[in-house]
Amino acid sequence: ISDRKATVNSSDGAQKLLRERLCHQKLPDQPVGLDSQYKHLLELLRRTAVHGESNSVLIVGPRGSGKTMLLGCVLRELMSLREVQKNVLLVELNGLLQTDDKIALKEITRQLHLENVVGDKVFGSFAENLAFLLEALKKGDKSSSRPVLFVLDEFDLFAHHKNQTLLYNLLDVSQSAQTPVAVVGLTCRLDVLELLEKRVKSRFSHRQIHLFSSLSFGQYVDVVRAQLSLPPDFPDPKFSDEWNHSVTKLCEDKTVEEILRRNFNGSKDFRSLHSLLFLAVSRVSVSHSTLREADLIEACRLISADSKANVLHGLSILELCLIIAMKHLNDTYDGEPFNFQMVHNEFKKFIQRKSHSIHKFEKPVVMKAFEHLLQLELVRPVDSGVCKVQREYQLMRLMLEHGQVMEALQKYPQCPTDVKQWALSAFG
Ligand SMILES: Nc1ncnc2c1ncn2[C@@H]1O[C@H](COP(=O)(O)OP(=O)(O)OP(=O)(O)O)[C@@H](O)[C@H]1O
Repeated sequence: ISDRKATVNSSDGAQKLLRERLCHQKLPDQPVGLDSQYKHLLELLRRTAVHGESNSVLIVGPRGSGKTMLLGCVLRELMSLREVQKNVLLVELNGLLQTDDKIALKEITRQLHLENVVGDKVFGSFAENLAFLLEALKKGDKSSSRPVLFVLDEFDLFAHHKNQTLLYNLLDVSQSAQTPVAVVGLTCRLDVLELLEKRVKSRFSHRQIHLFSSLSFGQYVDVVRAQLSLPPDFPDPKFSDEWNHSVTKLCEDKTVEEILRRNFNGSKDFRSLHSLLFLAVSRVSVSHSTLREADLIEACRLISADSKANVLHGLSILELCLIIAMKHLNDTYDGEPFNFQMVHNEFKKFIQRKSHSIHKFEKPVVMKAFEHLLQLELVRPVDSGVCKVQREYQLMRLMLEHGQVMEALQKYPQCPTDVKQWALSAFG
């Protein structure tokens, strides 16, 4: 019994550890495949932090490509230097949070702990205010001012602020030799420079670090293995050995390879890989304490589930019939838009000619069902109600593919046979 208890504890521990790892709570020991970018960024920021040189740089890459992670790893190494730790100040802003420059300035003041120094002072301009803040940092030892690293996440959103005042002023400071500052922008927009006003653009250093994954499939599988393996300091070495052995075997499995390859071909980014592995790890339980092929298959199924098809499973039979009627209209009129009246006619034809299981519904009831489909956005008006046409005659489109409807029908619980046959018949 005590053996079993130990296994349960270890299995719980392993699951907790891996789930935390996959939930982005920890920086990786080393970014994978980003060595040159890492060195480049570290060198740039080191020059600001240690030698007091100002600079600006943009980190550009798609969502989940590791921009935040790269900066985090670089800052971790930088801050481990003692002279930097005591000296450098970090200000982190995010375009989603600081939606205008006034809010951003308040946040800068807060992060620099200068609220008391600013007090009730009124400033003539943004530049004056920022200059005051940077000047305040010099107090004490005027000869050397403390370097400030400004991190602007979602950098492109700051370009929408009025007159781009914040960007202008930060980049202006980063160009002049007053205070050592580094401005680091993170963005997923490749065309971000096009968004900058001329006077702002000219103050930017034009240094860009691009993160495009050059990972091969072999490296991708290595990452999976590393992500799923337990560390050497795991409290139960016997369990950890077994687990790691099973992970290695799992990665060699043909079906698993196929799933990983599909994921890899879809997107190489780590975030989607992490969600896949997270779902798989969550399925480990007392009854099977190692990761199995079936867990990954199920995780893959969950991740690639078609949300619209899932909505279809929850429809009433009347609503489903309307969807089939629309599918027939689409087939007959080659995808041209239709209106409610046409759908209703198609449905009536079915009831009169072929149906034994569906009884007649009053028109307002059918209309109600149709409106529900509209609410679910399975049907959308062609023009979003600009001209005032009666709802019955408004042109609509079905937002589902032929295949999605047919697949949903197969899985619909207790779907009457005549409805299925109607869906399968070629001409309604
Ligand atoms: N090269 C890599 N090596 C190790 N882990 C990585 C790598 N790339 C991405 N990751 C991991 O993928 C996850 C997503 O990365 P991150 O949050 O840094 O992306 P991002 O580019 O900042 O995304 P967003 O544009 O949404 O802010 C993180 O958990 C990160 O640790």
